[in-house]
Amino acid sequence: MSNFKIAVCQMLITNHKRDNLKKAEAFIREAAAAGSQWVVLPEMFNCPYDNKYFPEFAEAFPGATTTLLSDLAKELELFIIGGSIPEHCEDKIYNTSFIFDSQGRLTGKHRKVHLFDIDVAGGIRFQESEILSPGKSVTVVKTPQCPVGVAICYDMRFPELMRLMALEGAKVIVIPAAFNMTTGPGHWELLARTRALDNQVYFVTASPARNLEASYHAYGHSMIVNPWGTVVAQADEKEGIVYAEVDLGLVEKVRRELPLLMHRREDIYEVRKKGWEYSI
Ligand SMILES: NC(=O)CC(=O)C(=O)O
Repeated sequence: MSNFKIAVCQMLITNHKRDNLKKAEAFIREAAAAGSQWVVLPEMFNCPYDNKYFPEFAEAFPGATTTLLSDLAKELELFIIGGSIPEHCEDKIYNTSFIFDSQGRLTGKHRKVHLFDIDVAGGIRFQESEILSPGKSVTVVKTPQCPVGVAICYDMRFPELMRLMALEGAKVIVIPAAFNMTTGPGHWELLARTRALDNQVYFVTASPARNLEASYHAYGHSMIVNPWGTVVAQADEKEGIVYAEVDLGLVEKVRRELPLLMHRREDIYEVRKKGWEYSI
């Protein structure tokens, strides 16, 4: 099959986990009813994006959030890229995306590799590493449609990681993310379109909706960019679902007509992973 429908749920996230889970469930059901085969949720969809909430909202796997996603994936026969949640494992907390196939099985997991530690004068300071630990996998998951690369937010700024996913076979790269009002306006669309072009993939970003009552104001603008770099669907800052048809034939066509991946000069330079941790 070369075409399938993807839904990106731009949810408004509150301080109440139960409400966030109810909202995620409602959006997933709506996306399924609209005929989507893949559904994507935003970064930290069960928890406000703020270091002070991560320990309280964190869950070990399996927990309430991942069980809900697994049950919905099975019931609705969907592939769910479960945004991310604070994951508690041993004595650490990770920013983790859990991925479920249409039988509700955990088929992949990505822990944010690059932690968001920035300090922009007059803008935003955020230090994820004060609370979170980094992951160490390049995550590419098999699906009935095509391999999909999954990484989280700040990870998308690192072209080497994105390229490795394309080299591992990803035709679609999905990024649950939460850019903000300092970096979002200048960088979000530029990065998404650039990564789509670099790697000749569909590039899908899933943000929370902007909640002005929260300490962190997400940029929103979840989007789906095709391998030619064209934005095929985009939200504004408000809550809602954006849909697009993914045409894998277009990935093949762009790669055939403009063979960037084949024209790489590995005799001069190389991008390679050091070690490998399987993603689940
Ligand atoms: N929140 C992030 O991880 C990244 C981000 O907002 C940015 O890179 O800008």
